[in-house]
Amino acid sequence: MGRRQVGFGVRLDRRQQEPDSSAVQGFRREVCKRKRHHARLHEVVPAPAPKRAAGAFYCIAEESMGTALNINNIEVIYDHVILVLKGVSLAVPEGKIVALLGANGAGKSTTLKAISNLLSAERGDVTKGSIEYKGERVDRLTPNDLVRRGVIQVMEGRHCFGHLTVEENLLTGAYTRQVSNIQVRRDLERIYDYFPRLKERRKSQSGYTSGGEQQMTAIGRAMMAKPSMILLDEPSMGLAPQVVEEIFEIVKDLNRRENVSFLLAEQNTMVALRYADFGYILENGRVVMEGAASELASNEDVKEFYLGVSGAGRKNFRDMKFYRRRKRWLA
Ligand SMILES: Nc1ncnc2c1ncn2[C@@H]1O[C@H](COP(=O)(O)OP(=O)(O)OP(=O)(O)O)[C@@H](O)[C@H]1O
Repeated sequence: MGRRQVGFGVRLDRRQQEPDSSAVQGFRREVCKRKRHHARLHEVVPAPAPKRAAGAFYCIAEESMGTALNINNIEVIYDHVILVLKGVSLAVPEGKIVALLGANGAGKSTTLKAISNLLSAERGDVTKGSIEYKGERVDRLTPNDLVRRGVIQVMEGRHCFGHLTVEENLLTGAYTRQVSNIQVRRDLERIYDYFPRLKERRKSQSGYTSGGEQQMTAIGRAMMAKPSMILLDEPSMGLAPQVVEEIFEIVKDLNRRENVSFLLAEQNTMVALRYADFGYILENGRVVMEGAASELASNEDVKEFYLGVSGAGRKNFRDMKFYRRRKRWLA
């Protein structure tokens, strides 16, 4: 509770200093509303706010933007004993890009797999909480059903079919759709408009294409299923910075022109925040920070904890003691 109240103060101050978009103004209004609501809660009922209201952004996403995906206080356990997610709540507004950030092992991939119901293959289980897509519970659906509803995951490591050509990989994405071949060809050409590089390599065996081309193939294949939401896991993994930029540009373009919402798990905090609308930071299976992407990108704590840079410059080894103490305080 202490962290939340401090967090509100910090976010509100920063926001008051900066010019911004309507989304951020909406965010600001909601933070004020929520702050007043908190104050009232504490006057009348000293009990903590219900866990469902995980923070200010959760409220805006839910109340003012039209939420596509709503994850509500989920807990995930692997092998019946390994508790990995400890009450994660987040929301993806329709038509937005939301970044899910955090270091190795924070629980980003687990969150995405919990949404797309892929955990059972790894002896994982959602033991608490709920997941809603467009207002309906989806936590008990099969992965296939979820794909039919328009939610597709692009797994970490791309997972292209190495022995198939780029074009054959793309065509597998349309497998779940009941449409004519003519329509499929039309969609394929549309994908090639976004990914001209894939058109050039369409006859090449995927296993022999570059990491960036495989990532493009994986995203293009997901697009062939005509999704309304893509869960994109670590698109930057193992790619050169220039290729990462190229891929994020295409993601932004798909988001704008095709109105596909993205939940993007990334370790590359700064690139992700540059392209996302909102962000959540996960640590040890908990959301420790959330907010508009521009706010997070300029947040001193984010710079310090995830880039090793603070107002006083890059941190050295001796600063680590202070760093750990601050981190514990924030958590
Ligand atoms: N199948 C599994 N069985 C047991 N533990 C697992 C399993 N998969 C993941 N974990 C554990 O869950 C924690 C979160 O892993 P997860 O892959 O979700 O993190 P992440 O944030 O995506 O990290 P990375 O960026 O390295 O993929 C880690 O401690 C990991 O060891």
